[in-house]
Amino acid sequence: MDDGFKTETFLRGPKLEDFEYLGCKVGQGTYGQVYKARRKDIPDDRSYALKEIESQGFSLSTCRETSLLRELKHPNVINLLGVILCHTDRKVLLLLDYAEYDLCQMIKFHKTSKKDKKPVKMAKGTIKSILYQILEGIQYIHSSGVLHRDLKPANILIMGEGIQRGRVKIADFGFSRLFRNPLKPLTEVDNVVVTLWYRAPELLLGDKHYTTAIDMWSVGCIFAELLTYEPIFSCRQENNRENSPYHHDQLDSIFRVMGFPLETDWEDMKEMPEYITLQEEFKPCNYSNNTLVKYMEKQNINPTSKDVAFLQKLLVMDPNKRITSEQALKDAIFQKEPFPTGDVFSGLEIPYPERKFVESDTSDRRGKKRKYSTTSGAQQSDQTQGQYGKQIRMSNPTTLSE
Ligand SMILES: CNc1nccc(N2CC[C@H](NC(=O)Nc3ccc(CN4CCOCC4)c(C(F)(F)F)c3)C2)n1
Repeated sequence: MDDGFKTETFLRGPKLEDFEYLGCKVGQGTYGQVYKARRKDIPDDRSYALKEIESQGFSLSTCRETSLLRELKHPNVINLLGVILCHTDRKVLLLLDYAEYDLCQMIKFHKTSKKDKKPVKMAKGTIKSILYQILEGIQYIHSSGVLHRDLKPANILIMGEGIQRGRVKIADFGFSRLFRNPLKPLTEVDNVVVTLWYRAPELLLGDKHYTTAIDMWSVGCIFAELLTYEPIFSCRQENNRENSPYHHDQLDSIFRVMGFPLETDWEDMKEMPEYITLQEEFKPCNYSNNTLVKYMEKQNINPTSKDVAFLQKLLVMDPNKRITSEQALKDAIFQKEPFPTGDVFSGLEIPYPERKFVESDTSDRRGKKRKYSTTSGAQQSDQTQGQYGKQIRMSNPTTLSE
């Protein structure tokens, strides 16, 4: 860690006692708690996220996340403002701009309103602006030589009221799992089920030479879900061979929508490591009448719409034929009204409830029970197996320098 960063962050940066917790813990508690906080040392009405890293001091995971976030600076990527160490706990906290909403809870809000017979639709301009800003953020991440690998609604955050109102921020709640149990399959780590619903077919067939196209498949899955409020390739969690990238049920879920890829659709499919297993376990004729357009029509989306035409460029089985983020940003869909806006809620009230927090493990670090005030929490989305948090006060926090 270069001296400049150390000085900027630990000597002159904010200290934990400069913050008061608003008591919101969100995200997968397993990978470190995230709290909502405000500055109390200076007049500042912004909210901040403090991500507590689940490790003693600077582990590989902390360093990797910190260095990645220091390098990745873009309006549509989560912004690291600083790193704080709490001496008493030997905990490291990342200080970030707080994002009030995520696509998971937003989609759930619209889906529930539909069920409650008082449908509240997501505005077309909001959908297009969210898609455009995700593409801008992922284009930047890809141009930095990095793949995200876990794009899904739970990792797409949106800023609430304030100077960044309605701005998309790409995040990665499960980031630490990559370093906590690197040997464990990424389908289950620390008893947290990692969803496969957004995983590209080449990854499910064991491709080791995957490219940025894997993230574009996930963007397609997210776009389809913004249009229908349903995950396009959902499937139940399955037990599969340890450490195997092959997931029968997830592939079946894809083929049920897309149809089984013909040789001409995806020439290199037969080169995939799991192609033999695929041939043994699947009969192409079982999927012969399935197409993406038919699926969207069944979901009451106009099959001849520009949205479906664009979705067909993202959800392409052959990664070499899938649209890139650069090509996607230039697509005609963004040259037509409603044009994408910087505030995805532009001109609209924000209808979503703010994040709440619930009772959770109130034993403190010394195992003593503490009284924490809590309020009932919003439902956890399917993709985050996390928990909502509690009011918390850090005792005797300092930064590295003290
Ligand atoms: C609830 N509100 C809220 N507001 C703001 C932030 C925030 N959190 C919670 C934890 C999350 N942490 C991250 O998002 N970490 C993260 C770590 C690394 C990277 C870089 N990627 C590089 C490619 O591989 C995947 C990780 C990212 C990034 F860039 F994807 F956003 C985020 C950020 N929560």
